[in-house]
Amino acid sequence: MAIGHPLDRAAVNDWNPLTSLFVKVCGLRTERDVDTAVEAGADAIGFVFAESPRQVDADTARRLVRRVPEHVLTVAVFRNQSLGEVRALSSAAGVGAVQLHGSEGRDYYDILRQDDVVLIRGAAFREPIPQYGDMGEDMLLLDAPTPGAGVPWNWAQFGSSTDKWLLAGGLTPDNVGEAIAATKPFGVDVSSGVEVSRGVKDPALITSFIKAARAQV
Ligand SMILES: O=C(O)c1ccccc1N[C@@H]1O[C@H](COP(=O)(O)O)[C@@H](O)[C@H]1O
Repeated sequence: MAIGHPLDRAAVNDWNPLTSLFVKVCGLRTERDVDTAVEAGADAIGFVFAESPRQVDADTARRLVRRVPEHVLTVAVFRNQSLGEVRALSSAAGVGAVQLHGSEGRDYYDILRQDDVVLIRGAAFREPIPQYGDMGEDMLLLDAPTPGAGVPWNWAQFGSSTDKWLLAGGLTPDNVGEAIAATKPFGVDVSSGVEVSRGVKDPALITSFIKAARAQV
């Protein structure tokens, strides 16, 4: 994505993963970590509104979102919250994308689509294997059963797919290269693997993760 162009739904649809892997860093809570992720070349930055040690309130998210250039997608992450809460918080924060990580139904996606945000569906990898597009999402994120726990799943089981899917769950600067080589995802997402303790990011790990992921493409 050329600097200065907004990363909106059209840009996501036109994205060519063969030339650029989509890299998301999630659970950011401080200016330092947001600036580090942007400078290191993240394509998306996530703010967690779900119950989590990484949870932020709308004011904090809004302040952080304002620092992010428009070529980087800002993502609000929810899990089993009401549609009213999802819409109110994502609109107050001013994000460009919503990630639903629970058992939200198709009605959430249909209504949020009208808010003109990029829609990311977070789903655990299990049988039946979640299929890209089943909820009308723009990207499918395949994760471990407990999101944000830093526990890897058996990525190789998934094989690979040309769909717009993000690999997540227990990724680190040390294993992301191997995980990309095994699954050839559209993109990757990380939270715990760039932290020194739960909820506390390490700028050096953020930078190493993005560098290691980009080295594969
Ligand atoms: O990070 C959280 O606490 C969280 C809470 C609720 C829903 C999603 C959450 N995070 C997402 O979890 C994955 C993987 O995280 P990890 O790298 O294994 O720690 C990531 O996609 C986050 O978006």
